[in-house]
Amino acid sequence: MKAERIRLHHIRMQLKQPFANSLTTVTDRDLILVELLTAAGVTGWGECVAFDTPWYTEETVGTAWHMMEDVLMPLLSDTLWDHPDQVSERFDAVRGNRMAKAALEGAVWDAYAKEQDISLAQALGGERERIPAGVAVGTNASVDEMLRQIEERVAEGYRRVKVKVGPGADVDVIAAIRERFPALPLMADANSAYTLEDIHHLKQLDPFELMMLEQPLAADDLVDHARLQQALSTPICLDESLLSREDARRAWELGSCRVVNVKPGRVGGLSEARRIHDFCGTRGIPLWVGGMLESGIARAHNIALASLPHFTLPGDLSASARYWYQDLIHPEVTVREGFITVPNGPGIGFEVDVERVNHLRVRRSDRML
Ligand SMILES: O=C(O)CCC(=O)C1=CC=C[C@@H](O)[C@@H]1C(=O)O
Ligand SMILES: [Mg+2]
Repeated sequence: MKAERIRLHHIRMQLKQPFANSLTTVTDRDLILVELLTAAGVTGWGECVAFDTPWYTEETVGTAWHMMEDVLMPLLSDTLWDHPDQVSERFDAVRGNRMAKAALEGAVWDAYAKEQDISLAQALGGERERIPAGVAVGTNASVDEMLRQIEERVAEGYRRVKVKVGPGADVDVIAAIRERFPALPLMADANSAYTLEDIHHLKQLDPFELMMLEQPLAADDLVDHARLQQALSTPICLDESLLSREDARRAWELGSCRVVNVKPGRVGGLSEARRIHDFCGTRGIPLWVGGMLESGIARAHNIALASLPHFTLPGDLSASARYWYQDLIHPEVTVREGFITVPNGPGIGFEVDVERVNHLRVRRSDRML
């Protein structure tokens, strides 16, 4: 496969409702879409999930744009690729910038699968025909509003609900949710809002039998996570702390977590995501695919990834209509009886609505490689 031309589209999509967590509130979602054209006339799509400011990781839309245009895209030219894994190996020469790498590598994966005339799920080694849908509920001004939203999601059929927690909105919120939904598969995500000083406070979550507590402590602190995990019966899941398979191995060996969240953008792409999947599979570590408030394009990549056999838990994989008035893909992602069907058409298996992309675009670049 040879990449011949790449168009980048910086788009802005308004969320149906603002999404709040312990660090920020997202109202408009800026994303960079990668449209990659191959010498064989195939188009592959990727999506950069960096936010417009560096609150989740260091990367932003601005840094990713620069990295893609000036550093990473030149590494794709003049090469005949046999397999997308080679792209991630080539990108290893560049440190960090994983969301920028993942966006380009994702477009290569889509184009590769299309050239082979197989689905992305099949190209990755996926086995499931449908995957369980999970949903995230942001922090809200009132517990009543949160309960109302959870009720709505449960009625829509979601198989597990994740809520955002942080100091001042944690134990009481979880207690209220548990009282109303005693058997709901429920988890909480803190986005690094606590320190080890909160150990006794966090122990109060144990009786509520959460599926897991996601990223309670700092992103770079595996040691304190190990201490916290020793004190808690609630399994800890790491998100921001895990940027690679090696990070997952270290965290596991230190006892810093009992569950792993994989986001292709956070770990540098689908190839590395698959390496983490394989590692977790050999150790029996529960694993799921995280979400990044992405459009249907990155969601399609995530759905394909989640069809691999060792993704044992429902991910942050919800319907297009959860966040968007209108998604960028046809058909939109839907949830039926709590499941999302893995498409079996070539590549991501969804058509990209180019008119909609043009409508939402705020910046564009178009380059021959
Ligand atoms: O896309 C989804 O449905 C999941 C949204 C979500 O929980 C997150 C998206 C992006 C950053 C965080 O706030 C959070 C997470 O940490 O997992
Ligand atoms: Mg998280």
